[in-house]
Amino acid sequence: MSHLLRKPENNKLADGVTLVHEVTEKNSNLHYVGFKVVDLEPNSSYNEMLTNLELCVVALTGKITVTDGYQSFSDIGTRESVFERKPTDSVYVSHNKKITITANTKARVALCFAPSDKELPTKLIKAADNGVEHRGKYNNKRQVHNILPDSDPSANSLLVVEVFTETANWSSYPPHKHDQDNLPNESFLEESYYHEMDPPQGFVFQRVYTEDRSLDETMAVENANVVLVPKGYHPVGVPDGYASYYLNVMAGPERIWKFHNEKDHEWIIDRD
Ligand SMILES: O=C(O)C[C@@H](O)[C@H](O)C(=O)CO
Repeated sequence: MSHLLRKPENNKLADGVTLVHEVTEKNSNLHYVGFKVVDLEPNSSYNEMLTNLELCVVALTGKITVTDGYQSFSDIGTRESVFERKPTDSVYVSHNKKITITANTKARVALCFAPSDKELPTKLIKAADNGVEHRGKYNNKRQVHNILPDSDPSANSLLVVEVFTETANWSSYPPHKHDQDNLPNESFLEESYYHEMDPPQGFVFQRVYTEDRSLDETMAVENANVVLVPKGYHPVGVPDGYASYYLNVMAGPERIWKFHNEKDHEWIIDRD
């Protein structure tokens, strides 16, 4: 299996608390992006001490209450399945805080981390605050929910976005990359993909490859898998009959999403 593909670990931490994924600097080749997925049964809680990291808590499914010790956001989250295709609520928390997430219903929660050295206010990012975009045409159609885009100064380095790709369509396509710290032309951002499929027995294909092909991995990605993109192009292809959801976390030295399309495939965008 590719070193970029992570299957659910399903590590039971306590009664009602399961760590589905844990991507950290220690167990991956990522230095900016950290990512966890936690499943919570009703009334169970998960704690996290944020030392040098900022965090965006995304209520993927179910209802949760998030507190940073000072402020509390109760009963947030808007959906029972990500495939309801509506935005959800999230909470941004700066470093040096201890957060507690308590489930009001059965819930799946994503924790998106990035390095931080400037304290910023804790903030509820309401579903209604997500910028919703419809991108692409022909078989390149996807719906994007911008949770923490680079136009929103609420975070130090975190960028968070969720993407729905229709059946038999492609996204993160034409292939683009952001692996050069060379602004204003391109930014360096690592990225993680947390994938789900509808119906859940589906799979998608994701290729991660660099310009010189020294990295070139094509992965069959199943429900609840995570793909790590330390660098390179990272397109996703969705087979007929299945819809795709993914949550992206990006972070790097500068909080700007400036990508470079692979020249050979840029014509895809320019079709009438
Ligand atoms: O528009 C899309 O297809 C989504 C991608 O932009 C995705 O969020 C990504 O690859 C970000 O670099």
